[in-house]
Amino acid sequence: MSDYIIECHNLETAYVASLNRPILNKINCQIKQGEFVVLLGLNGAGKSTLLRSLVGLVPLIRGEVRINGVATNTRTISQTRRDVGMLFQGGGLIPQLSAIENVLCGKLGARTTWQTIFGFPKRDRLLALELLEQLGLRELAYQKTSRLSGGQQQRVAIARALIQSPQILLADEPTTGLDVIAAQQVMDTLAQLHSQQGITIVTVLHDLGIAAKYAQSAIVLDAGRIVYQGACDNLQEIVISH
Ligand SMILES: Nc1ncnc2c1ncn2[C@@H]1O[C@H](COP(=O)(O)OP(=O)(O)OP(=O)(O)O)[C@@H](O)[C@H]1O
Repeated sequence: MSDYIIECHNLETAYVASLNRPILNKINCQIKQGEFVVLLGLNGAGKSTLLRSLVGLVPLIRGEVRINGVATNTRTISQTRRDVGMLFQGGGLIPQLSAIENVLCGKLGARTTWQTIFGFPKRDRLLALELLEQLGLRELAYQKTSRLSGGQQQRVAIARALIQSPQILLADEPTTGLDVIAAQQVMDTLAQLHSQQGITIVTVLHDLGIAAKYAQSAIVLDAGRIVYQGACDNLQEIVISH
C-alpha cells in the first residue's frame, strides 16, 4: 500500500495551440494522507486544471492519477468522487436554493432519482443541518444562498463538499473575493477540518501570506510544470524566481 493518498504520475493534457504547450506538462507529485498543501503559481500556470484533473474532470492524453492507491478511471471515478470533495472557484452554489438545499445537493451523486424524488431522507437533512451548525450557519439554514455574504456562501459550499464525508478536500481559490475577516474564517474552517478530522486539504491560493500561515507544504506550478514541491519557507522567493 502506498504512503500517499494522492499520486500524479506524468500527467499530460493535449497540446493547446494558443499556449504553444499542453496545459499540464509531465506533472509528477505525491501528497501524504493528512497533509495541508497549497498550490501556487502565476495566472494561467495550470493550478485549477491540476486540481480538476484529480477528480477526473480533465481529459489526459498521458499519465495517471491515483487516489488511495487506486487509479482513477471510468470504473473507479464514482468512488474517487466520494472520497474527494471539491470547492469550485466562486463556490458554485445554486443561488435560488436555501443553504440546506445546496448542502443536500452534495448527496445527489450518492442517491438515485427515486431516492430523492420526494425529497431527501430525514437522515440526510439532519446531517446537512449538523454540518451547517459546525460551520456556524445553523441560523441561516433556510435562507436563500443569494442573500448570504461571500464568506457565508463559501462555508455553505464547504458543508456541501463535506456531506459525503470525503477524505480529501480540494479547494480552488476559496478566499477570492472575500474580505480579510471572511477569508480568515474560511481558512480557519479548512484548518480545523484538517487538524480535527484529519482531512487532507489541497488548495489553490494566490496570497502567499495565507499560504505560509496555513499550509504545511507547497506545490508551485509554472507554465504547466511543477517547479517546486516542499516546505512553505521563502515562498515569495520561490514563486518570483520562476
Ligand atoms: N479547456 C481549455 N482549452 C484551452 N485552454 C484552456 C482550457 N482550460 C484552461 N485553459 C488555459 O490553460 C491555462 C491554465 O488554466 P488554469 O485555469 O488551470 O490556470 P490557473 O493557474 O488556475 O490560473 P488562475 O490563477 O488565473 O486561475 C490558461 O492559460 C487557460 O487559459
